[in-house]
Amino acid sequence: MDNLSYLTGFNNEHETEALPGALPEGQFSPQKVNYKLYAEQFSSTAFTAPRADNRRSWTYRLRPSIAMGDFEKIDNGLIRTAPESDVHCPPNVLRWDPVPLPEKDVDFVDSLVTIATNGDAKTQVGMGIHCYSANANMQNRVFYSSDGEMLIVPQLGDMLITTEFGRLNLSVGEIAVIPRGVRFAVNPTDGPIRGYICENYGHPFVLPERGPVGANGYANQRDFCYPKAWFEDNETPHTVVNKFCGNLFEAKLDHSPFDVVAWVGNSAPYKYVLSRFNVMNTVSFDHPDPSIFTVLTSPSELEGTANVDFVIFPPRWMVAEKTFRPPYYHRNVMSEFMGLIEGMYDAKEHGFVPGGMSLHNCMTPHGPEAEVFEKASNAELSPQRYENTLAFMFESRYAIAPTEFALNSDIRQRDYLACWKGLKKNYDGEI
Ligand SMILES: O=C(O)Cc1cc(O)ccc1O
Ligand SMILES: [Fe+2]
Repeated sequence: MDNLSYLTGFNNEHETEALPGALPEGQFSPQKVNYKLYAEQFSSTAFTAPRADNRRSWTYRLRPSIAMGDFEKIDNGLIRTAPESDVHCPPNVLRWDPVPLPEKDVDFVDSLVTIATNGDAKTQVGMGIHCYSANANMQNRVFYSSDGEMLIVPQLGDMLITTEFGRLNLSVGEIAVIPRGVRFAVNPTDGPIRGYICENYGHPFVLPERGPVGANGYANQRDFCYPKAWFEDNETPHTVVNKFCGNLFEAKLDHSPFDVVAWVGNSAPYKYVLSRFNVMNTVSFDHPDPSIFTVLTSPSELEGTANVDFVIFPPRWMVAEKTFRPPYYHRNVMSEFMGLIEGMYDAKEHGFVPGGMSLHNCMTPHGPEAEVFEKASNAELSPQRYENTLAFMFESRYAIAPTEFALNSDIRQRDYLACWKGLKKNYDGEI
């Protein structure tokens, strides 16, 4: 149960103050701010971005963010950023076991390992796909990415995400999005944590259009939760770790950066409970494309062709008549990276396990494993509820390159292709 309360509404102009009267009335930047706070604007889109796209917030804080030391380069660990020139991008189907849980104390930042990247962070195109697997607090360390917005998809454990804008609890079955540049700390609250991150270098995530579906359905705006302002007046030394143009840098602060007493605006971290997704599907026949399960999309400049779509495969009724119900065999111009949050995925009954991952790149053939084909081709087609299942996909218009770690690590399943080996020719010349 989440013991924090939130502001609700995707992309609303939210306002929140931790002290009464901290938020200026009727203007953003008064000569003097109440409580002797500093006003600082935080812009996630260009000042001149069209009004409907524009994202910015005003923060009122104990000190401006520049009250800090210089950045110094630190080791990147296993974090990688596109474009990666040292590995080739193979068209093979690829699959991985979960990243193991740490044996000694490891915090969220130190645990980050990049599995794949695409596009180019410097031109704000594409994404990085990372896993985290941590068991320790970040202590007085905070992190931010200048390279992208961080979509966090937990697969194991509960965590508290403390951000400049306030705090979010996050559990399995929920997601959080931290805008590019927002400083945050992730601390496990009940045992180890593991999950996936899409570091979206491109346009911030938005809700997909609903088209003829109408004014309701899919992810509804009201279910997106933003933090209430929360601050600490803490003068112990802190370290800020910044991922910038693919490298990690750290800077010292002599205070906590979580010193925002009030904020107003539409750019802030948010969370969403995936079970709130109002699932649409066929009530007649055939298997619709998985775009019907899009929770969030980062558009590219080519209409309908995403920089990255975040798609889920949630529990749902399956009622299609005279239909091969699992995902169809296909080749897709878009590249598909999948993860499994819990349970089993209907195209793969073996080998794709919670915490695991698969990659089916641009035009790489894929579809149900041989056993699933046999079963589904002969199944009785009564209404069936898919329970205990929650897979997701990061789908992108740009080919997704696995990192050297992902290609050479022991967690790679080198025999993935074998799950299709049993697909035999059934054709016998008869109808
Ligand atoms: O490949 C996959 O498993 C993802 C997927 C699911 C689906 O229902 C239809 C197409 C598709 O790419
Ligand atoms: Fe697919």
